[in-house]
Amino acid sequence: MSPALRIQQLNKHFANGKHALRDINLTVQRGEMVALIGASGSGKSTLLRHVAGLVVADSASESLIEVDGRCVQQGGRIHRDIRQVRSQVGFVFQQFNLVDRLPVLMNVLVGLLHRTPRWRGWLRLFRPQERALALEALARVGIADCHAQRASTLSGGQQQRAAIARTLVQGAKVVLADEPIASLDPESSRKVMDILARINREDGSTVIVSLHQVDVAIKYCPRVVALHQGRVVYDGTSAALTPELLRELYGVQAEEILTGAHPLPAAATPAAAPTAGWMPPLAQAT
Ligand SMILES: Nc1ncnc2c1ncn2[C@@H]1O[C@H](COP(=O)(O)OP(=O)(O)OP(=O)(O)O)[C@@H](O)[C@H]1O
Repeated sequence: MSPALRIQQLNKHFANGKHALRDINLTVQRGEMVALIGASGSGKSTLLRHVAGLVVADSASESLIEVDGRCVQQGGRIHRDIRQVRSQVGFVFQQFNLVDRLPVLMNVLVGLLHRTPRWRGWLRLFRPQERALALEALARVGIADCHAQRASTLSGGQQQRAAIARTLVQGAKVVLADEPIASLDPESSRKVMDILARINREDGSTVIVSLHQVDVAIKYCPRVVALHQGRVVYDGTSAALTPELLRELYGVQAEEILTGAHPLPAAATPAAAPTAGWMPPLAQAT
């Protein structure tokens, strides 16, 4: 069976000459929950955006990105069937990417557009069973009560949960979450991470989540991939990722990664069972 994600020889130079990704080789098996960590500017978002086919790799490169065995891009060219591949990939953004003026339910139904005739999508003519599916997804993320509200009236945490409900409705087999908790308070962060862990555990979805907070990464993800200046400097179990190792890998930048921008409080415990690689937050372990 093909892996959920295969990345080979990925390099990215932006137009300004910035070499943002360097020789990335990465394989993620189906059903894994993987954290992508690294200091600001290390390339986490750029990597996830390449996987979603939103950014194209260097054209001179031998790069290959496949999701579930299907080509996203190769040698700096987006594959012609990208729409089909994208329908399998859910993307959760830091800033939620909801349409503010639309009701929450309609925002979630957007996840169905890839398999809805265009005219129905334009007219927002969704079937009762499709609405029921969206409501069920909202119930799973705990905000069914808010379905009729405009998205703009939800709190940040609720908006992020609506964005995750959209990927549920989409039926995404691979969920890419790009710093989904970066702008949330600790309690909302915990809820969002719990939901991602539940999707991974209950639906078998592959979840790849970029995080600023290494303690959160360790708490929820058995595997961690650490980036530094566009390179993978660590790919292994979260259990083996000690503060000493991080200091070795990152030098002065280690403190940014160890403390995180919004660390969860020590008392926060996930509803999900701790993963095999769980250990106390590093900030406390030192
Ligand atoms: N469109 C762009 N044009 C030029 N440089 C870019 C572009 N997008 C990203 N970069 C640069 O590429 C590098 C990696 O950026 P990226 O946003 O992927 O990092 P990150 O690890 O996600 O950072 P953060 O944690 O702050 O979101 C940075 O130096 C950034 O300035």
